[in-house]
Amino acid sequence: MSALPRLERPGYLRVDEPAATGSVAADRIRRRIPNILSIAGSDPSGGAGIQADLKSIAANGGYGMAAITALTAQNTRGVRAVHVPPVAFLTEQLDAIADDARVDAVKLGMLGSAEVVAAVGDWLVGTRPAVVVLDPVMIATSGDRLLDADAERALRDLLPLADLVTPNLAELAVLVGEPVADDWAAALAQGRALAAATGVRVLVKGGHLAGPETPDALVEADDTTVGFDGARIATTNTHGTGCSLSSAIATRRAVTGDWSVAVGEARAWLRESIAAGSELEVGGGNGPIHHFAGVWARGGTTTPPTPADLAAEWWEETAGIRSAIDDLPFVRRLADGSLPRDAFLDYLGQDAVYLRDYARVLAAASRLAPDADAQRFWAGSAAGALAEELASHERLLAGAAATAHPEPDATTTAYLDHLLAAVARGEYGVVVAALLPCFQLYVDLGMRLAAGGFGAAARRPEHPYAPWLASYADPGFAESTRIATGILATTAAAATPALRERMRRAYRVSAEHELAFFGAPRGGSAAEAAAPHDADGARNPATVVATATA
Ligand SMILES: Nc1ncnc2c1ncn2[C@@H]1O[C@H](COP(=O)(O)OP(=O)(O)OP(=O)(O)O)[C@@H](O)[C@H]1O
Ligand SMILES: Cc1ncc(CO)c(N)n1
Repeated sequence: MSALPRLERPGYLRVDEPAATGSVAADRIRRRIPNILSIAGSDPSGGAGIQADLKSIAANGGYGMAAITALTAQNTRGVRAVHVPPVAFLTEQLDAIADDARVDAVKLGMLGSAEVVAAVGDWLVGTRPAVVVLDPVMIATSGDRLLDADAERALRDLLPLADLVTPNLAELAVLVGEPVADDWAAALAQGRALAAATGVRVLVKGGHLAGPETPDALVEADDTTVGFDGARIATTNTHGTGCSLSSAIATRRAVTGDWSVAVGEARAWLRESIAAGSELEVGGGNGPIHHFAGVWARGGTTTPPTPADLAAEWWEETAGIRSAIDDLPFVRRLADGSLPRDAFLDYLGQDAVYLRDYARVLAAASRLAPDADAQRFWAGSAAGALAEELASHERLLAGAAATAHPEPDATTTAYLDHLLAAVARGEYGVVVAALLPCFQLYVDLGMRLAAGGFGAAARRPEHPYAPWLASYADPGFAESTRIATGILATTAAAATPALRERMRRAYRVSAEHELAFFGAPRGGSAAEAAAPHDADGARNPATVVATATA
């Protein structure tokens, strides 16, 4: 049932075909995440065949699909048995894919029998994929045959349907009908002969050369040759290098639209993966390469929390601090209006001192911000803290004939030292994290006071501290807090785990300083407001931590 004589030159597949996007030829289209189909055999040990192809495609930025031509029973030591399922079912697999998904490139690996070769040839003629890379698999790394003699002839006829063929030295020899090349010059000559005879570009691979070098060369049908040099990596982990390389080239070709760029990128990745193969512990023969060594090293294997999860988690961690703030005599008396005026003015004076440096820290966040939106936001917040909050404090204090610029007390100093130290260390994420509790805890408290969460008195216009209460329940302040929280959360989610941990700590410590600030001795109420106590009378640990840093 050989359909191969019907197959024609690659030009047949693409002659004057209107390209999918106007002037760009279909095979020149670059895909951000290309769909790559491997049509190949299965290697249950995972190092070669479709298993290697899927790993290689994924590691190189593609979406991998696989139609299985044959099942092998093999491991790193050798191939024990081969089973080729009914060819009609391979066609079913291929049609199922083509009827649904765009195929940006095809990689052909072990085809097993002449019948399979014919079915794949028919399918290629019918679907005309933009990029076809043919790895003419005949013999495994272990030396076992993976293709019968009929199929070898059929495979030669399949060549014109490929854009690139990637034989190893033995396969190249079979394709040109000569003895295996015993040096690189002879291999190159065979590659040139094959390219000239078939019109298909050939990647001549030097992996099986004796000696310290493993050169490869991309030979075009017009004899243009691009060479790729590389010293042999001392390793026995070479099982599936050919499968992995051809899949990587198909993927990078679909991404970059350029053959020699694709080969260069695929080789760089392959060499990194061969070198890391010894990290794996798979089998006692020629082990697999480590397809994801570079990807894991550069990106890690843990999934970072989402910004929303992080914001919620960190806020949740301050629950104890928030309920301790709620229980402070200062807050209770502020809410019901019984807070003595000198205590309130003392608090306000310290808050005014705090705001001046807090504005400096906001300005530092603006200076460190990685994008213009965040830069604008923090600069605006710094201006707001001075022009609105501090100015309103100064008005209240001036009305009471009290100074808006007292000396900072120990609690204020400790809090400011924490913020300014974050600025000194210069990590944007840590500065933002340290800034946030001031936003969040005030909005939270302001909103709950305004909603009557601390009794009806806080909602009355005649409340003695009504202007102060109103300013923290302001919707504009809530909106700024929402934006600031968003910046904190996205910055934390994108941070390295170590930086995220420093951010979390800075955030937590600022929240503790907020508690200490509300709980600090103030004016005449010093004795009552000094130290917050738990229900069982223990001094609140958060306050101990915060004041201990003073
Ligand atoms: N020890 C090595 N060090 C560096 N590169 C290597 C080494 N072995 C193979 N390669 C590279 O791996 C790629 C595959 O080459 P090779 O000639 O071994 O293919 P293959 O025989 O088809 O592979 P397979 O083992 O999958 O059958 C080539 O780019 C080759 O240069
Ligand atoms: C299934 C399969 N395909 C290709 C090779 C060549 O390495 C192999 N060993 N096994």
